[in-house]
Amino acid sequence: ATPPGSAAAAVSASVTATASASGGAPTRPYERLLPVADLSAQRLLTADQVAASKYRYPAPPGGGTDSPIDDPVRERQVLEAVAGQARELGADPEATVRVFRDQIEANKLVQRGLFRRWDADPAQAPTERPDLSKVRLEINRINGELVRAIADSAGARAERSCAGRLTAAAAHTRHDRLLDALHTAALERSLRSVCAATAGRR
Ligand SMILES: O=C(O)C(=O)C[C@]1(C(=O)O)C=C[C@@H](O)C=C1
Repeated sequence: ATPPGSAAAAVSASVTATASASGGAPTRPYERLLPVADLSAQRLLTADQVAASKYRYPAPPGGGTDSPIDDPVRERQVLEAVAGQARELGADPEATVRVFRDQIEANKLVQRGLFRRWDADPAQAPTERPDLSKVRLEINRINGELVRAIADSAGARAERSCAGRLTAAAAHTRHDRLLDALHTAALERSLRSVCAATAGRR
């Protein structure tokens, strides 16, 4: 019995639109940030496979050499792909790329940490070499989901309380994913720019 075109009808239409955009529930910022933290952890867990694919293996004669951890060509491909995906979603490609630069740095932190661990204790070193191209397919899949989580969390990332909520989301993720100290430090590194939507503003 609300006359169409009345102020009440306009309010009720906008409430309906908001509710359906967020799956029927009001938008809860923590629930928007949690997938960003969880997907970042999933991405970091792939670093173990990447490192294993690059670590030297004893090869006759005299043993093998490591492949470089840094692959600037692949990094550019990742950043271009995620910028394109963000644009397709109508999201901010620059903010997305900022977050992914940190994701890549964090991935390298894990790889370097594992190389050190395996050098110090060869008994922990991997015995099988994963196929890097297969691991990258998994990374691509996570990248796509993470681009969407970054897009879906635009509001939450712009709020003043983002940093506190993100810290809570990272702590939850750390326990949920059973992260060790190396992966926990890398998770923190990977999330550095997530709340930076408000960086430089007060
Ligand atoms: O794909 C690789 O070779 C990785 O090491 C992963 C990754 C990434 O995080 O996407 C990290 C470092 C490389 O420079 C390129 C890409």
